[in-house]
Amino acid sequence: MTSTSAEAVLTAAPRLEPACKSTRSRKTLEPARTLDDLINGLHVIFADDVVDVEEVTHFMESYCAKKNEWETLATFDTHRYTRNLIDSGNGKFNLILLCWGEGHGSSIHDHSDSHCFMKMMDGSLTETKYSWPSEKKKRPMNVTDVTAYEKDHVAYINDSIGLHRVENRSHTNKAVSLHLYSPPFNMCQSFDERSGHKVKCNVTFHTKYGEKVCYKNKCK
Ligand SMILES: N[C@@H](CS(=O)O)C(=O)O
Ligand SMILES: [Fe+2]
Repeated sequence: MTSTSAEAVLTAAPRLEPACKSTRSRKTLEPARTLDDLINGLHVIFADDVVDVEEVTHFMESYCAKKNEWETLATFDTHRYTRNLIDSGNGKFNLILLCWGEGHGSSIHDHSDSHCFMKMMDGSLTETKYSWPSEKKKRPMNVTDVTAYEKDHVAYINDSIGLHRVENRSHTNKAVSLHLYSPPFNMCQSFDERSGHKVKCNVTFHTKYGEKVCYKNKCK
């Protein structure tokens, strides 16, 4: 590889430094020092109907996650990642703490035309992005990007960027991420990597505000 192309690769590499340092968002919000600050500030930001992706990302990055602030809301399952609703954002967004055991991952999915912000709270997660598959031909799905995120990074995706799957590739460490969806959604589509075939899925919660959720009398 020539030095020019190496430089080009370096320039294109994802930003990997966490940004939870002194910073101001456009609404002159102070950096979020606590999880409560983060939630309250998000209510202020989302009072507007227009979502400014950079502003939300920047504000979520301003928070350095502290385990003692989220651990009472975290629940883990042996088989799959859990989804724990922590705030309903006045109906404009929701905030969900996702708890990933070792080796857990999501299927390839879309986000129902919503914005999806993912802030790393603990551990590391790998995101694989895919382009939308052809509606007509069965063929393996196309990977467009693979990025590993460490604590305090904020990633963003929406359906126009593409689809993704998220995995905790560690065999020894759990991972926790905080997801903001705007608007909130309760259905999405899941895709088969080999054929691009899609199915509709209900999106469920393991807990809401720290309480276990039961569906049809079955508790998660
Ligand atoms: N969007 C997924 C998590 S992730 O894999 O981005 C969910 O809300 O369950
Ligand atoms: Fe997702």
